[in-house]
Amino acid sequence: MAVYTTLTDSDMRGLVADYYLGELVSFQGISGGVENTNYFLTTTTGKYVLTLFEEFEFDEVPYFLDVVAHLKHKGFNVPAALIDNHGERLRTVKGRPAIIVDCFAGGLIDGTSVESCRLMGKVLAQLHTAGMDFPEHRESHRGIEWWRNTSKAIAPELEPEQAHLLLAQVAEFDTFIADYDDQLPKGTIHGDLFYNNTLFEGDQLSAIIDFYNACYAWLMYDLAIVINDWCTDFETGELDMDKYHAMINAYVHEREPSAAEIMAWPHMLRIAALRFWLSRLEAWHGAKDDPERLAQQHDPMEFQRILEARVRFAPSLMEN
Ligand SMILES: Nc1ncnc2c1ncn2[C@@H]1O[C@H](COP(=O)(O)OP(=O)(O)O)[C@@H](O)[C@H]1O
Ligand SMILES: N[C@@H](CCOP(=O)(O)O)C(=O)O
Repeated sequence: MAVYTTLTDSDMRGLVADYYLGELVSFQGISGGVENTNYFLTTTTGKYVLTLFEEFEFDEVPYFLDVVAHLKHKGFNVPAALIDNHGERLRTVKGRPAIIVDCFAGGLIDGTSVESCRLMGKVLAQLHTAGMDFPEHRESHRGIEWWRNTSKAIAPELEPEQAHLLLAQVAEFDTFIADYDDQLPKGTIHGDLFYNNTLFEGDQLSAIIDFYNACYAWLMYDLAIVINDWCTDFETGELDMDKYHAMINAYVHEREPSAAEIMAWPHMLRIAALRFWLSRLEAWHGAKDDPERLAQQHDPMEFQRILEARVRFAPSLMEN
């Protein structure tokens, strides 16, 4: 389970006493998620989530808190950091940067449906539009340099045909950048809007969480990330075309893509698949000597299958 930093009862009581949250009643580590340590906290005033950032140092975190604050200001239900009784939203807990946010109603969905994909397509376009005037522009920490370096480091660990696929796709990506980079609209993107980063109450989206891959990047890349997770049959890697059409149609109804975005779309689907195949491979190899940590990791093969499927067939954006 993904609790990398353990807090005792007395640690937690001391922390809660520093917020206007009443008395601590109980707390519980959250097993979902692989990147950060998360705890549910119940206090006499309600339910909250404590996040300890395991991948970022203190100075890197304010950007993400600012993205969320901006989107909250625009009316989205997103987890803004609560202010402690020293006036701070970010603090250090057990050596890690940490925040407390409201715990949202609703729960994780078991899987997606045509209707949830339609809804997500619409909301994603609205998120992109709302992020256009966010003034801070941070490059992704899993962007171009990361995947060039990581693919080189990981390739020798793979089977020859996997290494070939990985390096060939990175090379294709380098050519793509040279041809398209300047032409594609960028904005503030979520960067990891998998369906396990949304909460639903019935068929209503109640919140979007986990903005810690947010960055300034191609908007279509974000849509491709979402499509690859929400609209894929994970056994085969193939797209579910009913979900795909529902999401794409809802997105383009809200935000019309440019000609360059339409041309670049098949590449986006492959680049988005490559990015998560590579991050899962990196996490997998980083954890391979620690069985407990290895068991928590997401399966890289899922995204290898998705990438292979998008190499075989990547549908166009507008022929719906
Ligand atoms: N604000 C919140 N409200 C309700 N549940 C939350 C909230 N934040 C996190 N969670 C729960 O914790 C899980 C892990 O959180 P997540 O941010 O995805 O972790 P990680 O940063 O490790 O990816 C989520 O899947 C969700 O069940
Ligand atoms: N969504 C990514 C990595 C982060 O996963 P999370 O469960 O911690 O949100 C993946 O599935 O590889």
